[in-house]
Amino acid sequence: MTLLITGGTVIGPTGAAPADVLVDGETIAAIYTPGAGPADTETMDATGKYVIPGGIDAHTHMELPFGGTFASDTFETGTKAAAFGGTTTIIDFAVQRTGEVVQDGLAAWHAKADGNCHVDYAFHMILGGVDDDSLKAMDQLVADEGITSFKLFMAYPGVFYSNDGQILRAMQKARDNGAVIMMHAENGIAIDVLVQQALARGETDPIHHGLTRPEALEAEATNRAIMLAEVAQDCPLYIVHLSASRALAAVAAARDAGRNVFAETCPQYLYLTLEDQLGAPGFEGAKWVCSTPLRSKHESHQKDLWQGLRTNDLAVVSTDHCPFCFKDQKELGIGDFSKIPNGIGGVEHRVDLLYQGVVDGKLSLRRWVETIATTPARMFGLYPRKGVIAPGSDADIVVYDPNGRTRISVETHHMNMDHSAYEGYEIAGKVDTVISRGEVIVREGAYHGAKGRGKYLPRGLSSYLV
Ligand SMILES: NC(=O)NCCC(=O)O
Ligand SMILES: [Zn+2]
Ligand SMILES: [Zn+2]
Repeated sequence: MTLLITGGTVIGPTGAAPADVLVDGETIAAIYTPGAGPADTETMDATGKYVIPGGIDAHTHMELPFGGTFASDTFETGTKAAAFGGTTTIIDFAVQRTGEVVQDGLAAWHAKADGNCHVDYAFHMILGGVDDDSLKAMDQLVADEGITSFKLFMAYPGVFYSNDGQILRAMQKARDNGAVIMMHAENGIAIDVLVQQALARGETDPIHHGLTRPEALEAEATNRAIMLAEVAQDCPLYIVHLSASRALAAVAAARDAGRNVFAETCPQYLYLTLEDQLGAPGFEGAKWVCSTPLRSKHESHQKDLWQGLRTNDLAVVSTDHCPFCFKDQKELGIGDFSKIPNGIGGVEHRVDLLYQGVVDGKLSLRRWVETIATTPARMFGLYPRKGVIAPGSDADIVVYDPNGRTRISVETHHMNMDHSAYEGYEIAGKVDTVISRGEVIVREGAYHGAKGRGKYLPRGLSSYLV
């Protein structure tokens, strides 16, 4: 079946231009100057709208076991919510728990996802224990499983934490097999000291989650990760959920030096703050407990992050979607902020929230599309199958209406959460139509897809390295 999307403005890495897009089956067949496409095919009128590649959220945690509970979105609910928000690919984190065989952790993740997803999906692998066996497993995952990126944690001692020696060994392995090391860069050992001291002083409210994770400890860990990657002969390093100015400065300096150092930020760090959300009265702030934490509005973090997105010191915007309901899940931390499960849900809102940056004059249309789709595809070995509107690419297409409006609310979202981190936010723009591998799955707010239609995507090596 063919479909000609007419009258829209197609946005890609080279900018925005009026064009008609021909979809044939699951892929994009051709791009035409307006009006030049075939006459004998079904059409979709995109006049006055943007035609962009389907979003790629490179950082999600469906059903993650964490903090004594599980992230509340399953692959089924989370990928459907993603579709509503214009995201047609997620890259989730399969988990090797400490002591577990890496391949067993991966098999468990396939068991959760396979047959349940509404959009296409791939996996990174979290290494919860770097040892001889897991280092060997890295080679096997890269060679046979299409998993070409591994997340390590400088935070969460006793859970996912790796020490510097383990990090260095994993980086050396990645340097040899071509994988990317993704780093949760916070000094978890120092944070744990601050947490114990705060609790001993009776400081138990959610805001102390943020106050015990100062940005200096994100900057320190980011610098350390960059230096360790240098010792590992410029192992490709990708800093996840970067939240703060000095961590960004470290990434920028490494990039200026020509290093393969990259970073993502997330919408929560661009819009939400320590004071206004994490510091909400009573236990309310628990909704916004995540790590790295929200930063102070009295410092320059948000301004610097937007600037980093403009200059490509921040290459990608992911959500770090890790939702927990307030009731019974976030409530596990009443009386002790350190027991609040860490995570914010947002997989449904990333495309809209970043488009607000275009409306506000902080991002160009081209950078909007690069940060939400094209660069994640290139960074994580999905390009050009995903992330671009070009002949031969998968027909993952979002028709975006700049004249529409989106109001974010728990009343209307599709994520399995009993609250919204962005309750009441108004976006001047709206996802109109979502096409995933040639199939219209969302049209004017109605869902037409199906559970199980999403395919696992084995990934190649990054095509983003310098
Ligand atoms: N970010 C967060 O708070 N939860 C998810 C786990 C992680 O990415 O560190
Ligand atoms: Zn993390
Ligand atoms: Zn995460």
